[in-house]
Amino acid sequence: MKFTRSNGLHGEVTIPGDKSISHRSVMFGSIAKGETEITNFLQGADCLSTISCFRAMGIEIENDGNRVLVHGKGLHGLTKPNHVLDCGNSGTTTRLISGILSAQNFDVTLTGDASIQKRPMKRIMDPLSLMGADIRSINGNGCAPLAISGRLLHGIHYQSPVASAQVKSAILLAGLYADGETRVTEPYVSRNHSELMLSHFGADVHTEDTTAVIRPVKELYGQKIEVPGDISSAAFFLAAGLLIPDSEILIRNVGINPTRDGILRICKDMGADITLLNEKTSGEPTADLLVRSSRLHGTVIGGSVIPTLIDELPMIAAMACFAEGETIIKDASELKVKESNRIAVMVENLSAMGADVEETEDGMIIRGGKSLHGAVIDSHLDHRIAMTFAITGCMAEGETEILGAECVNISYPGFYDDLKRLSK
Ligand SMILES: O=C(O)C1=C[C@@H](OP(=O)(O)O)[C@@H](O)[C@H](O)C1
Ligand SMILES: C=C(OP(=O)(O)O)C(=O)O
Repeated sequence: MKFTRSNGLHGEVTIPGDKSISHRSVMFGSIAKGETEITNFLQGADCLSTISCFRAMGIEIENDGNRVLVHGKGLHGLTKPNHVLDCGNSGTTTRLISGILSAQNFDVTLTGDASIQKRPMKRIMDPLSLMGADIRSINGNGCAPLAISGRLLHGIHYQSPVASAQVKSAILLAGLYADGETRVTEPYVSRNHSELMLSHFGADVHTEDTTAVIRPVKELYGQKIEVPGDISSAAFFLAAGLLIPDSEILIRNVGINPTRDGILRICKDMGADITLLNEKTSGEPTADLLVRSSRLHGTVIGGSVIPTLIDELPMIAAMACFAEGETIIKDASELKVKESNRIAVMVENLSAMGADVEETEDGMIIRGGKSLHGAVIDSHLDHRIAMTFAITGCMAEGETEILGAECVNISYPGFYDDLKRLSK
């Protein structure tokens, strides 16, 4: 797919449902008693992988393309699948489902695509094993495919070496089935959608600073879930609205949970003109974002803000190329173990467009203010990379071609249509 310089974005866009919240609504709905009705469910390939895994374990799930109805069978209602569970490209599916599967009364094998088979699973295998789980990497390399035999689990207090909501959530889900209290302490707080939604479903869960605590309950109960728009998807239009001259766009119904809103804080630091309208605070907080073209300046991004904008960092790095001065991204080694090595791939592709960017041990240094030119961009089949360079291509001189552009289906199937509509 090819992109050229845009003359400004105008109008409104409603961002599709949040990927993290969509996954969790199907997972928790499946192990709750009764119906869970989910509206604005993200119809991206990752969330469809989660639906197919739970269908394979005997859960009836209706999906009409927006609303999803899960006929949950309770904490002990899953049945042994008659094939290997396929988590596709989704780290969230693989890791969270492993926490649930560790406590079932059957054994199962799960795997995913070539990218999933390279992503680190030891980070969940270690704590789940400490809880008594029987979980192993079939190829002995710490990656999927994973073989899991359900066991009786016990509670632990786990000090996680990484701030990862997937690790935390896998442990909390196993903790739902354990014989006592389970605690997970993180170096910094990661997204808290599991804690919020589990509590809504009737779990005994709370947080103490950077520690999440769960105690077993007899059952969870089906709920109605309205999924907010995904701020990680909104990030691409946020950046486009700020950077493409003469733009003004309204991005509707964006989830602004404080464990996810780091990009808003960083954009403000960089001098962005963003106004929050129509803020709602019940359940997961949301707002409409009014974004106007702005002159940005460089900043330093590191420490506790990193988990709150981890998936937005590719777009932020590209944004920094158009800001005045230097931007330093640090403490972001987690970028290396996503769908691609997002530090190496960003540096490779931004350099191909003429940016002044340097790879560091745990991030990047970007010296902004140089104009970029079009290039052939290898997305490495990473959806965030493809969308980042579609937007960057709209700000560069000449033509940018994205290879593997269709991978945006993982998290934002209508992305190119929305971009085209706003560009008119
Ligand atoms: O819990 C989740 O839904 C997610 C957590 C993050 O991963 P980590 O937990 O590996 O940081 C994020 O990058 C991913 O897109 C979704
Ligand atoms: C890292 C991501 O997702 P996952 O870990 O679920 O594959 C992402 O969507 O950027």
